[in-house]
Amino acid sequence: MIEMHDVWKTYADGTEALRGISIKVNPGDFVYVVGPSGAGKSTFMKLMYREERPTKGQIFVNGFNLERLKQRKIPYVRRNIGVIFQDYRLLPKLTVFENVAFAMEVIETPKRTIKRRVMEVLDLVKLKEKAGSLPTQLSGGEQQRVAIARAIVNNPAVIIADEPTGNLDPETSWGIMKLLEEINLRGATIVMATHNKEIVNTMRKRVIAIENGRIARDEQRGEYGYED
Ligand SMILES: Nc1ncnc2c1ncn2[C@@H]1O[C@H](COP(=O)(O)OP(=O)(O)OP(=O)(O)O)[C@@H](O)[C@H]1O
Repeated sequence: MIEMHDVWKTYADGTEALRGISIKVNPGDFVYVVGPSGAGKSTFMKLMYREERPTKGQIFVNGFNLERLKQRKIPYVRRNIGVIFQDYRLLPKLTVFENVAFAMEVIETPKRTIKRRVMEVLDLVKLKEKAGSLPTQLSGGEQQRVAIARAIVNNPAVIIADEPTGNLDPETSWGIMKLLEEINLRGATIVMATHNKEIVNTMRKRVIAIENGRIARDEQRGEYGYED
């Protein structure tokens, strides 16, 4: 569950990125966040995983009020949110296995559990045979699948994906979408910012459009609605 109540974000230089956002995303929802460049989509996403803090307003994720969070609860909240970026952000010197295992090591999961679970998610993203490869030895689509494996390995209730197909060709992008759909069907809530018109118009999920820092549309089975 994600809720925002009248959330505002003004950056240090005075840019008003968000101007009064209120939304509710229910468990198991799949939501596309669309809007023109600079509209505030990434800022909206960053607030949900606490990369940025709001200037005003309240944000609840998985029942936690992010603004009232005790320092020691932050790792617990982060563990329950998987984040996927346009540029993958894998650790270049670690193998595929190690990149995914890392997310479990930081929360001190026993070694044997890590091995079993990492191979399980690598199987899900169809990369078991690449477990020993380095990120540079993989294609863009494969790297994004590793990033997805890393995002889901701790079984988070919420997945935040900021333009996950932004660097990928159409066919590879569809592979990534199928995977995210499968993860959603297994119960995860997914919020995905995208400029991919074809994907949004084909999948027909909830669409939240942000323009000028405000919610311009919020439709079930919505459309992309822009020409780019
Ligand atoms: N750290 C920052 N400091 C100052 N201004 C920022 C910062 N990050 C973003 N902005 C500004 O806030 C506004 C919203 O940016 P944001 O990245 O959220 O937009 P976006 O909708 O994700 O854009 P895009 O589709 O191009 O990725 C823009 O005017 C941007 O220049």
